[in-house]
Amino acid sequence: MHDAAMPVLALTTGEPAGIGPELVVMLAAGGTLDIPVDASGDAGEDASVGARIVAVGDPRLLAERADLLGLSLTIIELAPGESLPPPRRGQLPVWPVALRRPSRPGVLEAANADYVLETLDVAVRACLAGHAAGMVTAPLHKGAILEAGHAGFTGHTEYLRDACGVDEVVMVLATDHALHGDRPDWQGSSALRVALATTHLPLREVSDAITGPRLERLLHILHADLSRWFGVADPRIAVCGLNPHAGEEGHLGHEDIEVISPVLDRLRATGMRLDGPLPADTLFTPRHLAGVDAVLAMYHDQGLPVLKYAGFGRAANITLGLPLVRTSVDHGTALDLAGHGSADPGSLRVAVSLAAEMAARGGGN
Ligand SMILES: NC(=O)c1ccc[n+]([C@@H]2O[C@H](COP(=O)([O-])OP(=O)(O)OC[C@H]3O[C@@H](n4cnc5c(N)ncnc54)[C@H](O)[C@@H]3O)[C@@H](O)[C@H]2O)c1
Ligand SMILES: N[C@H](C(=O)O)[C@H](O)COP(=O)(O)O
Repeated sequence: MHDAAMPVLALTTGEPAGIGPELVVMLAAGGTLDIPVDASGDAGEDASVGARIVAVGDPRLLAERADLLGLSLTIIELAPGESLPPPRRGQLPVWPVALRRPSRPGVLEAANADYVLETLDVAVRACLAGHAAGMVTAPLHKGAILEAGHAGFTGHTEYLRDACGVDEVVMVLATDHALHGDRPDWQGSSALRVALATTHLPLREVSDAITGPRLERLLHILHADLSRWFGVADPRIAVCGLNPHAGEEGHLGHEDIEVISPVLDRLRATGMRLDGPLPADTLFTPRHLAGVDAVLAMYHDQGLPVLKYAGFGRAANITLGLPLVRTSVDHGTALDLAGHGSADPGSLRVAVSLAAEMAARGGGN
């Protein structure tokens, strides 16, 4: 693809004390990524992730982390809207946001919560103004943002929902579609996609949060956006029950019969292809996943352990329902690894590639 035709992606660098900044500089420097480079050092078509990347963060922080890892990196500071140089290995365009306090790897600093949120605001504004075709987010630390006084903060997903002024979004994690190519029993060669009916909620609040109207809205978003961003025509979605064995005919909980089933019946009558509610323990087996384009799990740790077992480090997180493309990594800030250069950049690469594909499909700039 010609450079100018590649979508611009704003890459927020996440919690400064975590592994986000170093993964971004690794990606830019090509340090540990298995990407072929041509003799000139230019990122050729095969070598690139199919996008022009602009980091959003503190240029000095990124330079420091590159130095720490012994990576050679030239940082080019630009303002959103300014034209980008052609992508070149070892160069990183940056839309600058200033750290509030110096940051050390592995050490959280509450004052930098506002820095992290500002990087998201800059990326959202750039996407909505057409300066970027999408945003990719390195991990932030939810606890650090809450500790800093941003009560109610639960993650990028909900923050971006509010920043974009939409009522409902759907968190989906998807494995890289190349991952299962050698496992024909998985789902052909397609990705495993797991959407969540509830996200960052204490377990005791989950049942009350799963209401018929909400499930219906989530399924409409999932259905429409699988087609819009992933090119899946007439998607088939498998829906997990909430309770063990999908409630065992009401003996192990009533939500499956009283809340989930009626929604699925109603939507099936409109033509949607929906399986379930199915017992979640056996849904994630090859027979039930065959031909399924996405699974809707009822809560975070019903769906994500399966996804992360199948593809941790080779998967990405996507927010559906936004007026922009947003992907993220499948892992957190890994404070234990920060500054060591040993963190796996695989998921960031998948997140960037997926955002580029989505932007190309969804007609972003
Ligand atoms: N996209 C995001 O912003 C995102 C995603 C998940 C978690 N988080 C946040 O991150 C913080 C820490 O969460 P956690 O400890 O539950 O999960 P974590 O993913 O940070 O760490 C869990 C384990 O995985 C390892 N790990 C994580 N990323 C790795 C990588 N790239 N390469 C190698 N090993 C890796 C860590 O060393 C640790 O052992 C929390 O605040 C959480 O909310 C953010
Ligand atoms: N639930 C996600 C995961 O486990 O990977 C993660 O916490 C990220 O959430 P946000 O994208 O909403 O920050």
